[in-house]
Amino acid sequence: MRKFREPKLVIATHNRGKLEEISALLGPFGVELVSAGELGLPEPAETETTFVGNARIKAHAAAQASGLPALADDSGISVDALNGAPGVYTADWAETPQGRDFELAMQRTWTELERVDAPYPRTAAFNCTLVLAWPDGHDEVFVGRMPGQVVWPMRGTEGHGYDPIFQPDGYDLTFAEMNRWEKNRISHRADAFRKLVDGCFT
Ligand SMILES: O=c1nc[nH]c2c1ncn2[C@H]1C[C@H](O)[C@@H](COP(=O)(O)OP(=O)(O)OP(=O)(O)O)O1
Ligand SMILES: [Mg+2]
Repeated sequence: MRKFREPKLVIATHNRGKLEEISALLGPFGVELVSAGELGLPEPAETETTFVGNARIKAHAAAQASGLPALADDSGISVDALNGAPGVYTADWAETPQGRDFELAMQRTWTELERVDAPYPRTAAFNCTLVLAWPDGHDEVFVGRMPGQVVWPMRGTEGHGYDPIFQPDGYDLTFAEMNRWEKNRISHRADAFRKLVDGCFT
């Protein structure tokens, strides 16, 4: 596995919630982070049907455009009773002509669970796939996961995306009811970052 030795890393995301979590997770490693947004990089179309496929698109696009190593995160929630939906399409479920609306996306998730009369607990998992890509085309892939259940109504105001309806296994709180340190200790993203740090930063 290739080690990360460069002083600067592009975070290839346009999602502010993810960027805050990633900045905290990589804080201890003394690498200067710059986001795709700050560099004015375009948001590439996520045309693949897998998390790793879309993470590769985002990481390689940013590495090529910037000439710097780049880290992308493709993530989503997979609900068992919905055969893994929304999964890779988690962000798409929030799309409206006015921009992303995650209340609508969470409402849809619950409505579809009601429609199939899903048994309780309504199990699900958050997935996070990280791709670290270098400008020469090399990449490394790390996968993280947090199992839990979808709950209703929404609870909590922290975090981002679907956090108000996801209660991780072993907790009575949703991700949106946890403080950011607690979420960053146990989340799918934290799980993937532990593997990234073990593989490339130590
Ligand atoms: O910890 C999380 N807590 C709640 N929701 C989350 C989380 N992690 C991902 N999610 C949801 C929302 C996000 O919109 C979608 C991923 O879609 P995904 O394409 O990977 O990210 P994105 O389009 O928001 O930003 P970008 O592609 O620029 O990194 O899954
Ligand atoms: Mg995206």
